[in-house]
Amino acid sequence: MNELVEAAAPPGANGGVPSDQGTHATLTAMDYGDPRESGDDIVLAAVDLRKRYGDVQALDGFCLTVAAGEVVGLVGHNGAGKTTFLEMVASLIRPDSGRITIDGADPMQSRGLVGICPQHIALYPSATVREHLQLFGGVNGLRRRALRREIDELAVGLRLTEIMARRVGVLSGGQQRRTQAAVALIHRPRLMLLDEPTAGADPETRQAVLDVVKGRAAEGGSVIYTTHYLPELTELQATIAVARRGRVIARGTGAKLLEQLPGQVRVRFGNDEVRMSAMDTTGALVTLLSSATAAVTEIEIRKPSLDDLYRSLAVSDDR
Ligand SMILES: Nc1ncnc2c1ncn2[C@@H]1O[C@H](COP(=O)(O)OP(=O)(O)OP(=O)(O)O)[C@@H](O)[C@H]1O
Repeated sequence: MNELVEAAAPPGANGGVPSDQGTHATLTAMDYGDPRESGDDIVLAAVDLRKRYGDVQALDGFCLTVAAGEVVGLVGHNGAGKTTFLEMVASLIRPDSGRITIDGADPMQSRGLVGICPQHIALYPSATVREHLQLFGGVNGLRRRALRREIDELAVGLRLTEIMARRVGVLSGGQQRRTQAAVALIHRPRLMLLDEPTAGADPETRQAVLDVVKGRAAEGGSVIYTTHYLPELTELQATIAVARRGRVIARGTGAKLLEQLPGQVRVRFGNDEVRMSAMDTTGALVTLLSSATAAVTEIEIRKPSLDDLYRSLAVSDDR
C-alpha cells in the first residue's frame, strides 16, 4: 500500500508554506485595492456598505468598483454577503450606512440602468416567456420595434425560441433559468447583476448564459456575476472579488490573486508519495527529489487554480 506523506517545506526555505493555514494567512493579508486603471469608465462605486440583520452583520464595510465592459466574478462562501450586496445595488434593500453610485448617481435614480437576475426563480407561473419579456422590456421603456429586436436576439442567444409561447410554470428548471436571465437583460442594462444565474443548469444552458454575458460585456456592459462554479469565471475572463464575512478581502485579476498562492509538488518513489505546497515549486521539487529513497517514478507540479483560491477561504461564513 502506498504511504501518503504531507511534507512541510523546510523552515524559512524557498517560500514554502504548509498547505492550509499558509494559504489562508496569505489570502486574508492580500489587498490589491482595485484593478482599475486611471481613465477607466467607472459604472459602479460601492463604498463601505454596512447592513445588519439582528445579530448578523451581513455587510461589514463592503467596497467594490466596477468599470464599463468589466465582468467581476464575486465569489465567497455561503453567507459571505454576496446576495445582500447585489440586492442593495439593485435598490431592493437599503444599506444601514455607506454609499453606492451608478454612473455617478444614486441607485434609486439609476434603476433603468440595472438588470438583476436573482438567485431564486422569480417569475409569474401563468405568464408565457414572451409575455415576461414584453412586460419587463415595456416597464423599462423599450418601444415596440426595439422591444421586438431585443426579444428576438435573446430568444436566439438564450435558446428560448421553441418555448416563447409556453407558460413559465410548466417549464423545466433550466428553461426557467434562461427565461430569468432574459428578463434581466431585456432592456440591455448598463450594469448586470447575475446571482448564480446557472445554478443547477445543464451544460447547454450554462454555455448559452455565458455566451450572452460575454457578448454584453464585449459591447461595454458591466457585469457582477456570482457563482460557486469557478471555471465559469475563467471563461468570462472576469476579474475576481473575494467576499468574506461581509466585505471584499481580495480583488484583482485571477492571475494576480493566484500569484499569492502556493503551487503543489508531488513526487512518487517506490511505494511512497510525498507532496509539498510551496511558492517556489522548483525549490520544493529539488527538496523532495533529494529526499527520495528509491527510484522516482512520477513527478507532478501543479499551479494554483481558482478552486485553490476558493478552498483557501477555510473558515465558514455561516453566521
Ligand atoms: N433578510 C434577512 N434577514 C436576516 N438575515 C439575513 C437576511 N438576508 C441575509 N441574511 C443573512 O446575512 C448573511 C449574508 O447573506 P447573503 O445571502 O448575502 O450571503 P451570500 O454570500 O449571498 O450566500 P450564498 O452563497 O449562500 O447565496 C447570512 O448570514 C444571511 O443569513
